[in-house]
Amino acid sequence: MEVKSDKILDGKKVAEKVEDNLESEIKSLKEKGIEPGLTVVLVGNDPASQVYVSYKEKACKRVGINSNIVDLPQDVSQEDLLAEIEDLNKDEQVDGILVQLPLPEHIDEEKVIESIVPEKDVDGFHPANVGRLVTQGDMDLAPCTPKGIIEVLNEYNIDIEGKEAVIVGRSNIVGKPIANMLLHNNATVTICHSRTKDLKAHTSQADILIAAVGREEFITADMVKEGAIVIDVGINRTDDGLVGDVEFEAVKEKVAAITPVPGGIGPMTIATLLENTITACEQRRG
Ligand SMILES: Nc1nc(=O)c2c([nH]1)NC[C@@H]1CN(c3ccc(C(=O)N[C@@H](CCC(=O)O)C(=O)O)cc3)C=[N+]21
Repeated sequence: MEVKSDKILDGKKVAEKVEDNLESEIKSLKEKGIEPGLTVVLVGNDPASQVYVSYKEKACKRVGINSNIVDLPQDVSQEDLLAEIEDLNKDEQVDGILVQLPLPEHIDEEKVIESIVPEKDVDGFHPANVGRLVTQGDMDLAPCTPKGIIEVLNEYNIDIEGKEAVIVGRSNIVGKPIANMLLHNNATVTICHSRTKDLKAHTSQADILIAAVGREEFITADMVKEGAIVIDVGINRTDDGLVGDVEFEAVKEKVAAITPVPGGIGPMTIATLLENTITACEQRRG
């Protein structure tokens, strides 16, 4: 049986709506003579990173954000990278600074993240922004991928309050921040990870299941509760193309709704980056 189209949570469509909604805000900034700007710092030439950065650049063009890419060689010193960020911190025209991750081994990622002034931290990775998310539920400069998940749930009127939310993965980029966002929205939250005993015992209880492990088709149908909401954050490149962390075809038969890969949370990550850039611009000089 063909899946009902509304079972598929169309992140691409929601992302387009987010972009449309930014239009008026960007217009009123421009009327005040303010040109919002995002600078992406790209170290080395990892092909996947280059692809993501090109998506970010195109999205900025679509909505009228000035985008700049600072390309640094793979062997750039930490000192030179920090000096570059310091220049961007001081640059009046730069509203958002995003350092594309992962960084080369010889660079201390935490130190780089902490060197960005929190006001321009459009990734929401700086401890000051992480802290505001955890203590206050502040979503202004919150990490893009989890913020995109919440926006998709809201767009489809999916209730979070009182639900059993289970997250598989505990990264700083997705697992930990989405746990805090769901908690702030009154879900009961469980975070599972590589040392979790009996993963299936947890995932099969989930009303909302977030898969953010980075392993292709790791979540199988037997691990998922009938009627659950499944959010697939995985972006795994295989010989068969892009696949998520969820065994999509089998799982979609069982659940109430699911995000596809591609076309799910990926595009939302870009859309919320644009939102964060406009928020940073408005808060600093709007
Ligand atoms: N500082 C930093 N911030 C990030 O936000 C960040 C990062 N580093 N490093 C890498 C990850 C990954 N990421 C994605 C962005 C867009 C898609 C995306 O648009 N995906 C589309 C298309 C995928 C494709 O065709 O390649 C989709 O899922 O439909 C995916 C993944 C941002 N990241």
